[in-house]
Amino acid sequence: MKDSAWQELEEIFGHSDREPTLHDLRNMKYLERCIQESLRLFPSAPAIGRKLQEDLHLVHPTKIRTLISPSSAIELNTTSALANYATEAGKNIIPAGCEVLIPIIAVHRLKEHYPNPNKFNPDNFLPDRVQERHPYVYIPFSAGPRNCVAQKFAMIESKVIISTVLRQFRVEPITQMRDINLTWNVTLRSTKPLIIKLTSRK
Ligand code: HEM
Repeated sequence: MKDSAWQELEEIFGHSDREPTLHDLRNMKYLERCIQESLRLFPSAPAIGRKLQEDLHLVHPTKIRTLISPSSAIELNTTSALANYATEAGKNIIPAGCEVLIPIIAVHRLKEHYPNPNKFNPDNFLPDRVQERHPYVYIPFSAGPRNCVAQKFAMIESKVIISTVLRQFRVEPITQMRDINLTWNVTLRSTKPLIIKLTSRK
């Protein structure tokens, strides 16, 4: 089992500086887990919205209630009724017409699904771990009929770019994860520049 993306790339490419083939990209399994884990902790779209076409019956109302923060409910003014609906005993239905915010970033950090949820751990995406989780507990590309049309392309693109950089440079963080302040509008970003140090491998 690889525990470093560099080690994996060395095995795939040796000393060659050829361009990656599709076969190489498929073999970048550890790098893929790192990208998946990065998108778990820092999903590019940290929340998405939907307008309900029909009543939504909450299967696990208690859990869902904790995810719908009061501030999110107030921001979407049509949903001021939503928190009441979810909290009132016996009413586990969000009515058709409500706009609902799906807080992807909060779902990705639920401790019942990800032990030590704020820690970067690519092993969260080992095949066995993925198998035992509900598929909707990891939704960086959303899910269902309006999910991201380019999720496979995005993964390939990320692997090509990151592997190209890693093969030429050793990358070290200067900004530490604990010092990152997040903000979001549509997409997630850091309030300050994220500094890394690149050292040529040649
Ligand atoms: C890591 C990279 C990416 C992430 C995390 C991502 C994430 C998402 C998410 C969460 C949605 C659903 C938005 C919603 O439901 O409101 C979405 C939709 C979409 N994405 Fe991506 N995306 C990525 C890269 C890309 C790229 C590279 C393209 C195009 C080349 C793309 C094209 C689209 C399109 C066209 C939709 C709308 C699909 C629809 O509404 O039917 N995405 N993406």
